[in-house]
Amino acid sequence: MAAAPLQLNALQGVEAAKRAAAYAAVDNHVKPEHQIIGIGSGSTVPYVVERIVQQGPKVNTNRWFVPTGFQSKELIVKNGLKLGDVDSFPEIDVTIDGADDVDSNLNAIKGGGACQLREKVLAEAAKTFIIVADFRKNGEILGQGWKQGVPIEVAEFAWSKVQRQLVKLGSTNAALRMGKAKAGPVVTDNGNFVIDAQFDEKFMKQPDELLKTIKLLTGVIEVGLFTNMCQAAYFGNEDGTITAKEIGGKVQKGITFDVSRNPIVS
Ligand SMILES: O=C[C@H](O)[C@H](O)[C@H](O)COP(=O)(O)O
Repeated sequence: MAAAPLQLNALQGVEAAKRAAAYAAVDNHVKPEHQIIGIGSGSTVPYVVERIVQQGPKVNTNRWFVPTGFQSKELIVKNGLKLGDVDSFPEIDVTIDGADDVDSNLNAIKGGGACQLREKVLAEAAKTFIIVADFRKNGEILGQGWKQGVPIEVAEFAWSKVQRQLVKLGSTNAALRMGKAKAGPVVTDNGNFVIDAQFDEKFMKQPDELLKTIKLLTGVIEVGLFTNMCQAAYFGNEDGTITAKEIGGKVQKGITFDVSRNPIVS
């Protein structure tokens, strides 16, 4: 007997497209044989978890889900999925995560929510790393769409020294990220500070070089530049369609996806 069509909340515009992008990413990359799944951060990721839950208890009972931070941990727990960690699962089958900006080679800026350290650990631990986001993140060169700079997690006592070094390296505006509704700086899930450092296009065209240079500054814990890690990215567009980009340059635009369709899990 065919399963009843899914009953979903009505969503409009880009939010509907983000859900479609997340569902397509899960259908294409989270297969029944995948047992260890990394769950990333950001506004598209709840739809990833929603689709995984729709795959049903039969596949999900044997799976472990590893979070990139507080948000994804809550998503895993609230959806009744099994919570794991990288200690127990240093190799992950697939990690799906959001992004702040993605270039034509699928390099990404991440860390707008200060999660970049754990996110990169889970991306690196994964056999397959997939990005889901909305069309505003779909660019050619990093920094063209995302103007807040590269998020850099730093040891709390070293931030001032690192900030000066970033300016010397060529950052146009390296600043300590301050909390909102909190006096003082943002403190990450790991107890560190974040510096947001803008660099001009000359640097952003070679994100791998910039990453290596920043990473060598003592006091830097992780840089929100994710280079040569992502295999595919799914973007929800304003018109409700999806754009899918794969490593190697294949781009598919105008993909339509019926979110009321049940996932095929066999
Ligand atoms: O630290 C946060 C992460 O890198 C997020 O994946 C990123 O900021 C995207 O978040 P959003 O989808 O909410 O724009």
